[in-house]
Amino acid sequence: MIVESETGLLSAFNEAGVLAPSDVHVARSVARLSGATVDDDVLLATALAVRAVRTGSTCVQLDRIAETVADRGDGATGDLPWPPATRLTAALAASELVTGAPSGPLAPLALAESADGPLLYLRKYFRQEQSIRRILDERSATRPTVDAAALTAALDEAFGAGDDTGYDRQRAAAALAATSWTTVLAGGPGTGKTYTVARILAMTETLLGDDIRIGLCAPTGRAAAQLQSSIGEYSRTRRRLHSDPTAVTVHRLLGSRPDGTFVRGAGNRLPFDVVVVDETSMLPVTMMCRLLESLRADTRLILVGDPHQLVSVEAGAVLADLVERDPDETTGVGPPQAFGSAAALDRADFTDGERSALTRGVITLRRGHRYGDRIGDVAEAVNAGDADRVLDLVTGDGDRPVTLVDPDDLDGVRGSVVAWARDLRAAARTGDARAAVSALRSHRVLCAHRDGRFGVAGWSRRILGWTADDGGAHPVGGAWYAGEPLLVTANDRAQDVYNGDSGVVIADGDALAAVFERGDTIKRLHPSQLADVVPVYAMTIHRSQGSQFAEVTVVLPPADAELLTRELLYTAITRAESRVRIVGTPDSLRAAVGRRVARASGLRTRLREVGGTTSDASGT
Ligand SMILES: Nc1ncnc2c1ncn2[C@@H]1O[C@H](COP(=O)(O)OP(=O)(O)OP(=O)(O)O)[C@@H](O)[C@H]1O
Repeated sequence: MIVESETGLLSAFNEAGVLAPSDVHVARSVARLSGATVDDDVLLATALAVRAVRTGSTCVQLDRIAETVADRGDGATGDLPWPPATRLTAALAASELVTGAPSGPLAPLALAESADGPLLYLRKYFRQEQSIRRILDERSATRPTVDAAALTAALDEAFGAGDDTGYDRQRAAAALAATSWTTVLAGGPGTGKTYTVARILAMTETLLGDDIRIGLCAPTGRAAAQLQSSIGEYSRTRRRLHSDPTAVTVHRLLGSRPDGTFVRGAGNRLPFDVVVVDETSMLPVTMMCRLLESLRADTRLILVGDPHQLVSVEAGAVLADLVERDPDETTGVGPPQAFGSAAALDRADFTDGERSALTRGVITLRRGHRYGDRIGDVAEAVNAGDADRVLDLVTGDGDRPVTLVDPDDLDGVRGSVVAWARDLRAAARTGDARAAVSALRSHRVLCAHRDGRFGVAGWSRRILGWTADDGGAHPVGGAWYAGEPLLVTANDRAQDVYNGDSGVVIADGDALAAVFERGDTIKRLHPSQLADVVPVYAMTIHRSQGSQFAEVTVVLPPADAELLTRELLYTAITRAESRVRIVGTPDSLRAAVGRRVARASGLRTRLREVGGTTSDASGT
């Protein structure tokens, strides 16, 4: 959309589709409120900083703006009058928006030098990053005192003898968590992150006493419910956790108020000895900052997640930043001898890079415990950006776990979808809840977009047509039928169902019920108890995060679709346990592997503020 009243540089960038009207309006009001005189270059830079946050970054990399915008496919960027980075940087360094106006200290922008060149921030995000950096540095300046023999005994108790099929990174992760104030536990799906967290909690109770307080949380209600179910199952069936922790959303843990403020913060810290955050990749920078500010210095923090997955829709990719932080730029003391002996480091298979990451509290689990290694091979090639290898793995004859399907030849996909719907109906009509949820998770179609021919809407229509031809139900007027797959679209704590949960309608005597799988149990609800549900024949890859299906069909949009990224493809592929069909052309697959979610941030390297007003902003 075009802002009619706009002229000059802003107008050109708005008309080209680089700046949205909101970027222009916010930049104008930032300039007006500060009372500063602002030239065209500075105004453009301000609008680009607003745009950066809108597109998920915390800052603009000033010497890469044109490339970043072009990478995203935003508008026609080639002919635009991009000001050179040196001119922009000089104008910003002298601008009152950065230095503060004589009339007052209000400086809505922050400019910093970094290894990635000059970075421009809206000051709020600069402060948040600085706060995260400072707290993490303070936390890594010391380590908890742990007795080596006690640690080894606690690990033996929590992990048992092991299966002796290689070095046990899960045990090493627990040893790291015992000897660090902050631990990042990374790994792909099914590498046993949750399995390890349960044992870390058991080990911590052994080391610190049964009366410790544990905070469990995740960015979404659904991820919190899943964490609760896994830890609850461990506590019920393997070893009772005396602290009996309850998982909640990060918002709830911090006591979010309706006005957007939080009960918890630097002046009112969380009471826990251990805090675990699951699915940390989805945590935006604002929440990470608030969480860190709310922790006592002697609380062990364990951040769990898969840094290759899609990130939060809000600004920031903090988990990936922490995993990829420049080792030369971080401070802190290395792991103590207790870690080395308890983790049997002398027998470890860590690379040099991984050993250096250990000193920053970062450990990555690599061995898949859930799906065939061959899906893992494709996922790894996607992460490595190796499109040739990905294409090699997914094309050609033979039984391949991941295959590329020609969009004009959908017979195989149709066969799978029809069989899925048939199994679902058969189980649902007999009222067999367990068989129905198992049929439900046997297959899922995932799309990048919600709307359009390649999106959820188009594919849902197509699938309904296929299943109707096969004798499936024609849903009439929104009435439920046995065998209908459902998707929950809003959190409902009272019923313990969350946005993104899927369930299925089954016969329940003469009536119908909706059933949902919750760990090893099944939740049964009457239709009247469910407010926000829709039928689900296909879902977006974003929504599928945290779910697993036996087979997955991934529909790729055309190669030039902005949403089509490596992270999106990786997330989609790794939803499957045994088989993936990718519907798309070799071109769209190459485009997906080649395009990364580019999120600029200053967290990976040291920063030096330029012309700023804050005394704590040196980044040292
Ligand atoms: N060391 C192990 N020995 C036996 N089974 C294991 C081990 N580690 C994990 N598993 C099993 O593998 C499966 C996947 O583990 P888990 O759910 O902890 O993985 P995850 O990394 O949390 O996956 P996701 O990110 O998809 O939630 C579970 O059934 C778990 O019990």
